[in-house]
Amino acid sequence: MKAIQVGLLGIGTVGTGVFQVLQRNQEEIRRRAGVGIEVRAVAARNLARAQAIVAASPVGAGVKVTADARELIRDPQIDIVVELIGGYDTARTLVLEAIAAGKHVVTANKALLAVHGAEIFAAARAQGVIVAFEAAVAGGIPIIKALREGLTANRIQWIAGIINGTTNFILSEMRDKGLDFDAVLQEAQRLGYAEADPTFDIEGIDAAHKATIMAAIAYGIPVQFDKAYTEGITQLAAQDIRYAEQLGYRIKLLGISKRTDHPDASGKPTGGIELRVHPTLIPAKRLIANVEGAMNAVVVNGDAVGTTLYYGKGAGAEPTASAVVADLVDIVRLRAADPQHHVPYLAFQPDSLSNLPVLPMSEVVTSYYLRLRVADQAGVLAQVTRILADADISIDALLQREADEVGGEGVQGVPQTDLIMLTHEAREGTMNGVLAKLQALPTVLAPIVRIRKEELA
Ligand SMILES: NC(=O)C1=CN([C@@H]2O[C@H](COP(=O)(O)OP(=O)(O)OC[C@H]3O[C@@H](n4cnc5c(N)ncnc54)[C@H](O)[C@@H]3O)[C@@H](O)[C@H]2O)C=CC1
Ligand SMILES: N[C@@H](CC=O)C(=O)O
Ligand code: NA
Repeated sequence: MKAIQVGLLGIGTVGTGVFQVLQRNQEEIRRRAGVGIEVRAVAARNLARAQAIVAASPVGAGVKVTADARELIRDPQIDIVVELIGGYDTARTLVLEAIAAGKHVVTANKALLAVHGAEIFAAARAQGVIVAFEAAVAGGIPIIKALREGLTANRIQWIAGIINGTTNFILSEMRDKGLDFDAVLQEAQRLGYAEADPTFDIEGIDAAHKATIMAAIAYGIPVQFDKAYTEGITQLAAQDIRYAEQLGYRIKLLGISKRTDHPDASGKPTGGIELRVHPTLIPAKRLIANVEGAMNAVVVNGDAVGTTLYYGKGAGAEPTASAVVADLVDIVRLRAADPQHHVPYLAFQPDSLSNLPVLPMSEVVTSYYLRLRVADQAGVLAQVTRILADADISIDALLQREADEVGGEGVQGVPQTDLIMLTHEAREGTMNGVLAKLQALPTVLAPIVRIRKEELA
């Protein structure tokens, strides 16, 4: 049977990995897919670099390298277009054009799907082609397959994941080697983990793209990145990582989504989905707390299966290529099937999506780590605990670190101490009000640090 012909849009980190894996494992892949899968053409911005990669391959001789992505989309011999250029706009245009040309599409581009997913999936359905995106979430970990197929019997309750390798790498290196933030970020860029714009990684945007896609699949809601709460790791202080450890917790950047039914401020049940990315304290004894370096891990809780954990490499050339090539094989196996029998993009049939709202952050219910730099004088602790008690927020654990441990006398020449607290659960809106009151106390000498905490039990 004639080999399936693939066109690669972009041959950077992931594109190069795809090219290498397809070439190295071609015989295994042919035996699994029932037919060979060959790269016919590559579209690149840097032609010389692309030609060098292609020329270095034993099967590179027949591969066309072009600067014109549309040449590849128009090529009637190409069955599947693989989009690996990244970004929102050009990628959207090219993917929609490829779909309109009747090509199946594989993409690793979570930004594209988190923002334009609804449009792209609708276009693909109308054309009867497949858009596959396993690489877009947690790279090589088959989490899309697990959520969409393996867990399909379950009502998913919550998902929590370390889904950005760059930030997990930064947090691990900073903690273990005491390295500086910028130096570790540069190393993550050198290793090919970081996005073209690394602020997407460190500000939590990349993790929010992935959490948005997983939430859509898990709860059968449309992809709605604009509703995700996003907070990165740039404000995280080494001191808080240390205090968290002393309390038995690790701090990880988590992408969290959760079905919830807590009452709002007026006592009415909220009935919605929490969707948020932020640094999070998690108990050090949890497996996910021990996921280090650029590794990813996703915990999924379903009502029937209980808690499940998926672990592996979420970034890098070949781990990501592993997912892209798996999607190619899936498409080859499914392409002859009636499109009605394809696995729905978001696991639920398109006419069965739910309108369960993504809740505003003020309605999220979680517990908290708070650090207050206060004047070291009698009565301060009582003032602080009274404000918390008035809002019905109870304290779960309390640490005090004396002035010599936090740098002696502060800028205002007042002896200072750090009060570190873990609270029980509270509404974020309530906590915001409490923090405003605490911050206004003359005895609170610096901006209060608030980090959310999850038990993940
Ligand atoms: N690097 C990683 O570990 C992972 C990346 N991804 C996603 O995979 C995609 C690709 O990422 P990387 O390979 O890391 O990026 P990259 O920046 O290494 O490669 C992108 C390549 O596309 C080329 N390009 C840009 N515009 C083009 C155009 N109009 N026509 C042809 N080529 C064009 C660039 O010159 C570059 O060589 C992104 O969507 C990224 O978010 C997903 C999972 C992991
Ligand atoms: N920049 C991303 C790459 C994979 O999606 C990361 O660091 O995880
Ligand atoms: Na994946």
